[in-house]
Amino acid sequence: MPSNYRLAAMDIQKSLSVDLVVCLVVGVVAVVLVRSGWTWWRLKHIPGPFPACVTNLHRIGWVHTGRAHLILQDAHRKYGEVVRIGPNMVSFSNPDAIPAVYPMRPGIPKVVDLPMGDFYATLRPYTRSGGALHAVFNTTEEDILKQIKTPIAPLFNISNTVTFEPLVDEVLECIHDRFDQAFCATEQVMDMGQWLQFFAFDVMGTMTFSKRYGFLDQGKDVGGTLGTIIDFMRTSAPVTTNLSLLFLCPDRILRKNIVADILRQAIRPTPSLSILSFVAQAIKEKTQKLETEKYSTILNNHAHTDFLTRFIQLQKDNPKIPPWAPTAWTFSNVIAGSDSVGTIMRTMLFNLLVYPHTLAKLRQELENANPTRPFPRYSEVRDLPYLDACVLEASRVHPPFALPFERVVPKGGLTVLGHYLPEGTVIGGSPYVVNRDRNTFGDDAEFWRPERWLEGDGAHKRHLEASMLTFGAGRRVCLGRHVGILEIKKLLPFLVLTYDMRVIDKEKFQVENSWFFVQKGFYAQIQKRHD
Ligand code: HEM
Repeated sequence: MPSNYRLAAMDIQKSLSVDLVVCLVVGVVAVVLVRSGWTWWRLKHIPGPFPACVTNLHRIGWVHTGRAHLILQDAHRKYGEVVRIGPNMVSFSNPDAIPAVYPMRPGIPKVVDLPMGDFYATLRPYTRSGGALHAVFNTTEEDILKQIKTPIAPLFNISNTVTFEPLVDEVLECIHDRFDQAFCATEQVMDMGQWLQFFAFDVMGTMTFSKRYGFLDQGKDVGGTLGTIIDFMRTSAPVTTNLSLLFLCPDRILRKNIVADILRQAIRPTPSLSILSFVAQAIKEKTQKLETEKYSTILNNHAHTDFLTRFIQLQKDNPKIPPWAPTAWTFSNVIAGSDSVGTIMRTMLFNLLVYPHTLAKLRQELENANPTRPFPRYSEVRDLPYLDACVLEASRVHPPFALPFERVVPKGGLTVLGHYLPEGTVIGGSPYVVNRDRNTFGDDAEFWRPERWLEGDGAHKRHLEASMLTFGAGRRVCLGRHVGILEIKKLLPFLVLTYDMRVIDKEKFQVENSWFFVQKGFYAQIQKRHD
């Protein structure tokens, strides 16, 4: 039997532990309330839906629906051009804000490691040995950006871009053969959207490693790579929104630590890891090849020098460049440069087929230019005005990335469209919403009308281009946009001049926004055109 003294001691201990738990709970609730009150107060002058004052949970819900772009557009219709969409997050819809939020100078950075995680960190692939990989696209750190962006920037300028044209031609030959053999002869219904995706990936593979992934050759998603990239984006998109009430970083807890990684790999391999493995293998093979051949011989054969050869050479020439840089550069090409281009190709072809008068105009313009057949040279089509207008309109109506591009307001605050935002506020514009601003693009901004780019003078066109967010803007504007446009202006003229194409059941065409703005259901029949 315990003595009275011991019983009393146990009672005291029990009540102390209860008190401790109560104190802890009260403490946490108090901190949450004070913090929520403070965040609400900081941005109370910015209109927005009520839940946005206290939590980001509703935004995760938006992303889950795959319709975040439409919900955000509605929020702007209801609350105006500057809307609070999270406790610390503000969205704008008027393109006039672009120069303030995305200036050319440094100082308004991509979100920097917030306590609850940040948008761009979510998009870094994770490996157990190397942690999260910074690439040009997803790094939020100025030092790393400078280290890995400066050396490769010249490779992506307009004049260098055209040196990749012969590599694009190789893949055009492949799609030409496949279309002629598999579809023209049989008039079989084809998943045109999927084939354009295959093309975009195989072109990027060829430009990057001189190697097609084999999607076009085999007519399928070899190894499930395309599916896994979409999966990666689908699972990343909801965790890009930081959960301010829970004091947790879902990305770090669920995806970026050893335990989570082991568990996930056991169930299903991480898509980004399989891409990284592919990249690692390609780098190994290329390095071996370069060791046996002379660099100078390869580099002198400029017409067929792929990105990876140039990346390895850059790193070899400059020991200050970190050894992991070629991996980061190559990964950027694959992730940032394939799906995006495929999306614009699909948007352009789908709309041309659904609005045949625009297809007829484009075909007429191309025929009048009398370019090389079957693959027009870039120099022959690059400056054709209607082709250019169609590419711009496709980029406008369906931007491949469609959540706001987040930036952090620096010390001293920032005034956006007349609204003062204090230091630390996250601000961003969604290209889907900004590209549809009626004051800028007209009352028919929702619709496909390439002519809007040809009305008015050169200054008007430049103004419209600067009002579009498809390629981002300012200091972190897309590095590879000229490469992407080269690919689009090579493929589309070839298709339009070579084939008669017909959409099968346009209602089947569907879109889903999970940061990557994906499309499916673009079926078509094609026949060879006879001059
Ligand atoms: C043509 C379709 C493309 C579209 C619509 C597109 C869109 C974008 C956007 C919106 C950004 C900036 C996002 C932000 O501010 O967070 C970006 C950045 C970037 N893109 Fe693209 N992209 C395309 C093609 C490409 C290609 C083909 C490549 C590579 C070959 C590429 C490489 C990059 C890189 C490296 C960055 C990061 C630049 C930096 O942060 O300084 N992109 N892209």
